[in-house]
Amino acid sequence: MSRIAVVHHTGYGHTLWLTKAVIEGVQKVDHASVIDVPVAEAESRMEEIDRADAIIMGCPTYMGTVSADMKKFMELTSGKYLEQAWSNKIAAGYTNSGGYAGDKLSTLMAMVVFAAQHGMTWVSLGLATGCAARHDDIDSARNATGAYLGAVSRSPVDVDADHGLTQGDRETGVHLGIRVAEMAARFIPRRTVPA
Ligand SMILES: Cc1cc2nc3c(=O)[nH]c(=O)nc-3n(C[C@H](O)[C@H](O)[C@H](O)COP(=O)(O)O)c2cc1C
Repeated sequence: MSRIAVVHHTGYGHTLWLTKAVIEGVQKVDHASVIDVPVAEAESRMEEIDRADAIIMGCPTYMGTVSADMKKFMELTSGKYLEQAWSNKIAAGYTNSGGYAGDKLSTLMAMVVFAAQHGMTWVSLGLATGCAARHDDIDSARNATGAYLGAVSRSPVDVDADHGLTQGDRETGVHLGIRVAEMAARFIPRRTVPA
């Protein structure tokens, strides 16, 4: 059984849709269990995160990077960084923003650097864009805007959070959840040389 922690934040509810899609993906994989951690609970549930084989981070893009709540979670883990306690865990990430690009790459980059500081192994999206080579509809295409470090979605800022995601963005989130759970099953760390 592999344990996949999904540590996530939403300020206004939009990113929660992508979180639900990622969790749905993890749940599709045999022998994978989800540890669902809203970032506000991360400090009190850190032992559960410690036991995870993979950590998927998800948050909105605010001012071109991770939201402050996600950054707070990252900084909470600095003691674990010193011990490299999360070394060899798998990491992955996703983000939602108002703009099609929205500087979401910068958010994913912040997550990648965080994962690397911990010695974690980053899992990319592993999905070609549905829109570059074909005339797919942007709402139905997976990876519609062509992001490769993680799953990204867009929600116009003037729609309610219950508007939900496009079909393509939702399927992209599900894809990431499946991919991380499958990678974790292959990658349960077996250290052969002492650190
Ligand atoms: C403080 C703040 C900063 C934002 N910065 C960006 C940004 O840099 N790029 C962008 O495309 N959208 C930006 N937005 C829009 C949000 O990314 C968008 O509304 C998103 O759906 C919010 O997710 P949430 O409902 O999960 O909080 C920002 C919104 C807020 C409140």
